[in-house]
Amino acid sequence: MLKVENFSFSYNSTKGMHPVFKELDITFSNGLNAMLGPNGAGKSTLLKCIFGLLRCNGSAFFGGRDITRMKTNDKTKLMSYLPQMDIEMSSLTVLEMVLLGRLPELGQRVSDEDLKNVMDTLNALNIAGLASRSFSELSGGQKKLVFIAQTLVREPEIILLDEPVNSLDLQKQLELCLLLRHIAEHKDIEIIVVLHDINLAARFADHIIVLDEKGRMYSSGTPHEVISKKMLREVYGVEASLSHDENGIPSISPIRSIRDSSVIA
Ligand SMILES: Nc1ncnc2c1ncn2[C@@H]1O[C@H](COP(=O)(O)OP(=O)(O)OP(=O)(O)O)[C@@H](O)[C@H]1O
Repeated sequence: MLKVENFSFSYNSTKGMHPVFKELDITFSNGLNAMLGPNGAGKSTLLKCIFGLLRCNGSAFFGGRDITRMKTNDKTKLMSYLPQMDIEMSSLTVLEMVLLGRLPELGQRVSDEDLKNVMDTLNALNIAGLASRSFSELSGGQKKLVFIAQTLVREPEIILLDEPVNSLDLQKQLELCLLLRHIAEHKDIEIIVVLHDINLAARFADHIIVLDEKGRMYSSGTPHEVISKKMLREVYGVEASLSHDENGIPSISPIRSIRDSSVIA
């Protein structure tokens, strides 16, 4: 179980220090964690700090080890990370791009096992047919799926995904969430996924963490505990209707923005 303790981070920009979060404590759960929050709340920054792309103050413990003090090599073996922004161009094929995701394990030669893992992952995401295509010629959604495959092609202990469903069509969003559920349930891998779709988070996550616009933890718990009209109003500034299906899974439907300066009522 990943535990973030006392995390503080500020960007040092031309306009001075820009604090994103201060003394943040979060206990993620085993399984599938969804992180929600408005634009600019600090979700991507938090994932980058956990992965070690940004240096922040504080500690992050996993299995008794402080991952903020780990060597980069050990960190990349422990975790894989899908950033929000991806590169657009590459002269590699889809198969080669996904193989890159196994870099921490790759020996001098690509083994049959490496290739099998790549093909299994492409199959799981229903994109095996793209394996020999040039990456640069793919559509935006197809490229996204290739990066997701690159992140999932190994079996690390933690997977961090920043808005993976962006630019995927409805069917692929659903399939990806089902795949993440399957991985979380059967492979003992902790997944932290940043989402903007509250209904997807409600349906698929074991645990939801909500950051508010100031990078503070507003709430955390099961979807049933976290998703409320009050949270939607206070964190997102949105009036919404809320219902629950026969399994108690919440589902929301936004009605209007309650921002003072909102142009459209
Ligand atoms: N490189 C940077 N330099 C300075 N400030 C930054 C930088 N990157 C992000 N920020 C600021 O840090 C804050 C948090 O950004 P972050 O990208 O972590 O938010 P987010 O919750 O992931 O947002 P979104 O949902 O829009 O992706 C924002 O106010 C943003 O403007």
